[in-house]
Amino acid sequence: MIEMYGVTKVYPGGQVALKDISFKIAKGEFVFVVGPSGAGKSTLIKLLFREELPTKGQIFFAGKNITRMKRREIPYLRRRIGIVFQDFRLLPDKTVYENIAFAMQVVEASNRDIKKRVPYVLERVGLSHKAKARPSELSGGEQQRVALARAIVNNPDVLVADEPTGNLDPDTSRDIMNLLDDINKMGTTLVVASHARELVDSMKKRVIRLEEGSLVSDEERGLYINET
Ligand SMILES: Nc1ncnc2c1ncn2[C@@H]1O[C@H](COP(=O)(O)OP(=O)(O)OP(=O)(O)O)[C@@H](O)[C@H]1O
Repeated sequence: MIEMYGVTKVYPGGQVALKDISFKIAKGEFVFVVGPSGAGKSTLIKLLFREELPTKGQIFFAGKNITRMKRREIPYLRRRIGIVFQDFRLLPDKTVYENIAFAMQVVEASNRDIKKRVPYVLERVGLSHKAKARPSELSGGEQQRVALARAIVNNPDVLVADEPTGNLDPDTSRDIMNLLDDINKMGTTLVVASHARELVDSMKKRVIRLEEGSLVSDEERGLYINET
């Protein structure tokens, strides 16, 4: 589903964020990306949905080289990738329902499909009863559920999340992780950058660890800190 070959990212100021990173993620996998602050996790996530381009190396998404993708092809990639951030990024003046529907309107879904699909994803994240609320009326955990519903509403192949539990308390974080696990079990490939050590350890998923821009370990059923 995702392949990186020799990916290096140097930002315009000369900051080296990633050094010669290579890995493959198969369809249906759940992968954590961990590492200390500044290790390059967010940069790696941004490269996946072409928010940033690598300085060197190649990135493939479903067999297509996205580093060579033309600007007009980017919407096609973004349709196949759902994205979730630490700070939710909901539209404050829209209701929960409208926030999710908007993501479908952007890809020109029919009104009929929107009316069917939005209630379905709201139900999946357990927020049917909050459809008419505005983001400011929701808890952090609820806002992140809305963000998750929005990210999966167009049925993406891959969901990428950058510190999705960064602003949440431990119990709420666990709920969100469990929801990510459910989404993965329905067939979506998950790539999650996380600082939440205990959660990462308890999930027993593949863990890719970055340190100072280098990939230092990649283990199935890995731990946040690799002891070996
Ligand atoms: N737009 C940018 N311009 C210049 N340097 C950047 C930019 N974005 C990130 N960096 C630098 O690249 C390195 C990696 O940053 P990145 O945000 O990917 O790390 P991170 O592992 O996600 O960190 P954190 O856990 O603190 O969010 C850091 O040294 C950072 O200062």
